[in-house]
Amino acid sequence: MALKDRKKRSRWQNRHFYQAVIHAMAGLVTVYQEERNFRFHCWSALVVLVLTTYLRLSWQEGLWLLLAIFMVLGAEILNSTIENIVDLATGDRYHPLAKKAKDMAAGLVLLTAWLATIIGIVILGPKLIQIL
Ligand SMILES: Nc1ncnc2c1ncn2[C@@H]1O[C@H](COP(=O)(O)OP(=O)(O)OP(=O)(O)O)[C@@H](O)[C@H]1O
Repeated sequence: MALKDRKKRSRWQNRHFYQAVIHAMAGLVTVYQEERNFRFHCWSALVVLVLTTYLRLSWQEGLWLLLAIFMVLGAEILNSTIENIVDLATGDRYHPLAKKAKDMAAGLVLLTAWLATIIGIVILGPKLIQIL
């Protein structure tokens, strides 16, 4: 038996798979409600998906766009998670390590956003130019 399985679980921890799924869904709802940037990326993703159906992309092109969308949303969730943990640890105090951690997490979002922009331009750019 793995060490993790033998560990006594706290009252509030997941006991069943369906509880883990419900908590994960609650996490998505929370990040959507609390993070303005996450909401912005969700609505941008919707616009891209609508464009995708309108432009009749191949499934490979659609898959690349989907990958880019989920990559940015995932990075945004990780960024928010790190922000919450840092705030939990520092409260209202300024700390140079808190700054480093938050800035680096924000840097991750920036990197994924840049890559998503490149993927978007390469896939959607030529088709939009054709239409215009
Ligand atoms: N406790 C702290 N100590 C030092 N610097 C901090 C601290 N909290 C925040 N900062 C600095 O302020 C910046 C913004 O932090 P904040 O918590 O407001 O993130 P945010 O604006 O909510 O991020 P996002 O726009 O991604 O949601 C951080 O990137 C960091 O440079």
